[in-house]
Amino acid sequence: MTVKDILDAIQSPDSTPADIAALPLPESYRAITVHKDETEMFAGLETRDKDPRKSIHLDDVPVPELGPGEALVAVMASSVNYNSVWTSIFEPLSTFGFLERYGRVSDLAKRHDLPYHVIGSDLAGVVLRTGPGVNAWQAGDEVVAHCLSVELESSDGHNDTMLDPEQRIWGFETNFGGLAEIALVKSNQLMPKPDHLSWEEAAAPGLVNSTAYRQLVSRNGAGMKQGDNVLIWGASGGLGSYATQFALAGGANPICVVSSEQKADICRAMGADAIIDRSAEGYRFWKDENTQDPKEWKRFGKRIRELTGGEDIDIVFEHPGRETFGASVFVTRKGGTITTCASTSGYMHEYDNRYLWMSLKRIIGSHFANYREAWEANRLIAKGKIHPTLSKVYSLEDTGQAAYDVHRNLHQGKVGVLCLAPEEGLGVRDQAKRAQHLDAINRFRNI
Ligand SMILES: C/C=C/C(=O)SCCNC(=O)CCNC(=O)[C@H](O)C(C)(C)COP(=O)(O)OP(=O)(O)OC[C@H]1O[C@@H](n2cnc3c(N)ncnc32)[C@H](O)[C@@H]1OP(=O)(O)O
Ligand SMILES: NC(=O)C1=CN([C@@H]2O[C@H](COP(=O)(O)OP(=O)(O)OC[C@H]3O[C@@H](n4cnc5c(N)ncnc54)[C@H](OP(=O)(O)O)[C@@H]3O)[C@@H](O)[C@H]2O)C=CC1
Repeated sequence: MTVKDILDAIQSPDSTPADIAALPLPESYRAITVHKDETEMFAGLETRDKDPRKSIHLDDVPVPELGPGEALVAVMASSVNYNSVWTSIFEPLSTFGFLERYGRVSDLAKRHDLPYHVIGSDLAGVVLRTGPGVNAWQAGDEVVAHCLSVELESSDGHNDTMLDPEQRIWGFETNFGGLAEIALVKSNQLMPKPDHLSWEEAAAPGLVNSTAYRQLVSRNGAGMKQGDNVLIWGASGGLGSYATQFALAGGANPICVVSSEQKADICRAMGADAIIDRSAEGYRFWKDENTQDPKEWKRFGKRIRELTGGEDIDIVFEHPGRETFGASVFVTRKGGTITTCASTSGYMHEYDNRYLWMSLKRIIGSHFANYREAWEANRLIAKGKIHPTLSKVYSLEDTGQAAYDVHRNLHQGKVGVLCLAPEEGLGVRDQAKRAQHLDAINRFRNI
């Protein structure tokens, strides 16, 4: 039995769930990996000079043993997230430390502690096998997987699964991720694949859509409401392209920050009209490496007021981090919220705390999404209320280049990867629903 036989069975219109369940598993599968013995390969280089094309490999790896509550999924398509860029440049830490720590949790978790790390935190595919105790899913189900892996043995996470002390991001802090022909997930990561989307479109939103949903919409995040002015950094990027859609769909007023006219056009096409081109307007929030320039914060705030008719920002959707955080805190209105999930440009932030406490602003840390939030975010995709922002699609062999593009900010929206799917456009089950949303689904394609 080879992976090719699995693909043939999935693609055959005559296959039944029983046929898929009866397929013997192959011994190995092709997977995107980084190697433990290469974690020092970029030592001494600047972050931007660390090249994912050098550290990302396509290897044949053994199929992992299937445990209770788990599922093996034949991955038709996946997508590149920035966490795979971090893994591939071994910043801020090598992810092998996460795998070692996970390996200490239990005998079963030891499977994850290997000298290679199969990465990737999104997938769309078909369930191949389920482990003991899995009843809600069966072989043959067409699924997407969110990337929250939890053990739930402690009460800390029982109200909000993101608060589990053993909370991990699948394919980043666990092994056997989605940039591969087969992936291992916990069955409660599985969700129905939106039936109007192709495999690669369905695999694109997962991680960033769920994250933006918690960070901006959920009461665990900013709890956005109608009419809010929402400042969205990187509004046409991975997270930002979903935050912009949530703001528009929720009756808020997105103020989109981008770095080119082309990206401004994408935001206009999504329906936004308040757009700031940070490159054209040349903001320099830092005079030098250690000194910020409050005059630039004020110039930025003045521009926001021009776009809003004099109003300030209710919610800042933050992720660039060090470079922008001082400005983000400054431009937020009295009582407003800065919600942050990342620090792409540096995690040691600096801001003037007087503007925070005197104006009663709050900073909220947000990370991925709990089970329910991920489910709700996927439901919005399935209902055609929020759309994938897939721009370019790569083959599994070219994942290194795809990650390089994301690292160098050369991409738009989300970048997809075909795993088992032999070509783009396959897997659509509801053509009528698709036709209703076709323009929105294709908005980011090939730009
Ligand atoms: C969904 C997609 C998401 C993304 O893309 S996010 C972007 C990518 N992700 C990242 O960049 C994050 C990568 N992760 C990290 O950088 C690290 O992962 C963290 C900094 C988040 C945490 O590092 P850690 O090694 O877990 O923590 P420590 O603080 O460096 O060390 C832990 C030790 O510190 C002790 N400790 C913790 N809290 C306290 C306390 N309050 N008082 C005293 N000690 C404390 C612990 O017990 C333990 O100790 P002991 O080393 O002996 O085991
Ligand atoms: N904690 C969590 O759960 C999650 C965290 N993340 C993290 O969020 C970050 C962004 O992820 P994602 O949106 O997918 O990445 P993308 O690269 O797709 O988008 C980020 C956008 O941010 C803008 N940007 C980048 N650097 C700067 C800067 N120095 N100043 C201002 N804007 C900047 C760029 O837009 P432009 O050039 O147009 O301004 C870019 O398109 C990453 O660090 C990632 O690891 C992502 C998902 C989940």
